[in-house]
Amino acid sequence: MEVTDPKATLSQHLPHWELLNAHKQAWTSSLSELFALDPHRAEHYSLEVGSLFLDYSKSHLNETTIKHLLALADDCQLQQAIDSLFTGKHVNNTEDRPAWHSALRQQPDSTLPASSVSGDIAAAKKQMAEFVKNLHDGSWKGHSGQTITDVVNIGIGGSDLGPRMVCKALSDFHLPQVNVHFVANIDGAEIYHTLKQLNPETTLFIVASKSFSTLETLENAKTARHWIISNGCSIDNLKRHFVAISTNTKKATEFGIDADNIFPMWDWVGGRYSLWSAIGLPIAIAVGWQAFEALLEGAAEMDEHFATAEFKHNMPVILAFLTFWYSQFWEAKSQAVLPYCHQLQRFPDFLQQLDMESLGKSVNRDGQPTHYATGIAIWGTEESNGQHSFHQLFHQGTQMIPVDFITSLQPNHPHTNQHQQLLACCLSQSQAMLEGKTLAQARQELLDDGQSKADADRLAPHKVIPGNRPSNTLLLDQLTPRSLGSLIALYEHKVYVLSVLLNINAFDQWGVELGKQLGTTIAGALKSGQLPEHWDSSTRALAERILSR
Ligand SMILES: O=P(O)(O)OC[C@H]1O[C@](O)(CO)[C@@H](O)[C@@H]1O
Repeated sequence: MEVTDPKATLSQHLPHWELLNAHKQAWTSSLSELFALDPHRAEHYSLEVGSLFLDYSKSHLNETTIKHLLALADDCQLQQAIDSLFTGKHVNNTEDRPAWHSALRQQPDSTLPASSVSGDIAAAKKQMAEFVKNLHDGSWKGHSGQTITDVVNIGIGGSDLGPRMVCKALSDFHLPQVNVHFVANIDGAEIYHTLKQLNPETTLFIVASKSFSTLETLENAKTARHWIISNGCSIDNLKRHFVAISTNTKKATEFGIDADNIFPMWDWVGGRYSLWSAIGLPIAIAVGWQAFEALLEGAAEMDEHFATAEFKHNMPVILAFLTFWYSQFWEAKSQAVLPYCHQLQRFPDFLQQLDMESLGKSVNRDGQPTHYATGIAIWGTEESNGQHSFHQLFHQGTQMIPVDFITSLQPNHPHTNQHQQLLACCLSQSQAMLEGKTLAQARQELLDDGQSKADADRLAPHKVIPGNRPSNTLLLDQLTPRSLGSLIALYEHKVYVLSVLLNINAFDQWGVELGKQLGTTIAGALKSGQLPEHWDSSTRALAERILSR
């Protein structure tokens, strides 16, 4: 009797998967061989969109690979899925709503269909722009009549990572009027050290929470409120120091935020896709309204490209193809994203939520357990720091870790010599990953260094670098609000394409709920001192130790 496997396989979803699988099984060429075969390989496998240039030639692919990947895109009706995203269809099927972050940045001259939410967006932007103006011209005063000098964004996850990353990335564009700070962690140390440097009479808090029910944000907001009140502000005047961004106006007003001080959010914007909405308020405060608009324009440029370019020349699609190819067929379990750009130091953190919260799923869109790998780990740090830390694993470790190198051609600082060195570092790493070093080369190097033959033979194997490790290089003309907008949208869309190929919902995150539920129970137990009998012995023993301190 035939037994039906209740688990979803990728070949059910993607009939051409078997062809790609066979292609991989037959694959023999190293990256160096691919370059030797085609002197124009770099030209053939690179793309340009606005101020972003992608070189993906240092990857194990040829025209057949692309052909099979394009067939998979047809198998899963990728173009229809992209159209659904841009037209506000309920692509978030488990929560039955659109994921319409693209509408937030749609430009008047857009060729994409106008969204039905454009009126709400325009009203919210007007409210934001006015608030930013009042802060910048000093007309928004604290309770003692002083102008606001510091704004603290209290939020976590999508209500923190995006704005925090962008504010850091655009620090060369900051306006002098108001300093922006971020507090996310439930650990009181973060708010303690932030408030220590601030004056309660000149500080304003943004409580950023789509749900207005996130533990960390509410606890930090309570601490902030206590700090303001205990420094002489009356309850009536709290409105001079608190605004909120939320879909949950009821909870925000119950917390004590003045109704006029609540900026809207909508359920059709996912937290990790929300920096384009009022969640981006700290960005607009830091860099000004014009620069915030430029960020949106850059993202809109990538939206247009993603929605209209044929897949073979579509940057988000190509990036997704490569991650799919390496994670499904080359057993890559993680991907490193390495900004050779100090200002982009928070980009990997931002990307972790964007990618891993979206793709960390084990059931397909229909709720069937997936029989295949879905999201992989995303990690990285600002470079060149990582070169003196974890790059050893890229070069001589046993795992294949595809890398995205990101850098900008023009620096935003005057130290051009150092910038040249930074670019050299970036190129040298991808070249080392590609070429490696053979045993014969290693041995010769040792002999040239004056080692004896015996020592050269003994040491050479330790110096061998296998090479043949893939990487992409993304060049920005310069890190500006506009190019940053394009870069972020590029990765947002890459994640979406991956979710379509993998047949999973990129826009829910039920997995984080369990920890939140258990956290509430454990907090209650620690408060009451009553530990439930049914707890596992580890959690119980740890809780007992906490209680006995
Ligand atoms: O904006 P909120 O509702 O406080 O949520 C913060 C974050 O919490 C999460 O739900 C997961 O912890 C994220 O998806 C979200 O960005």
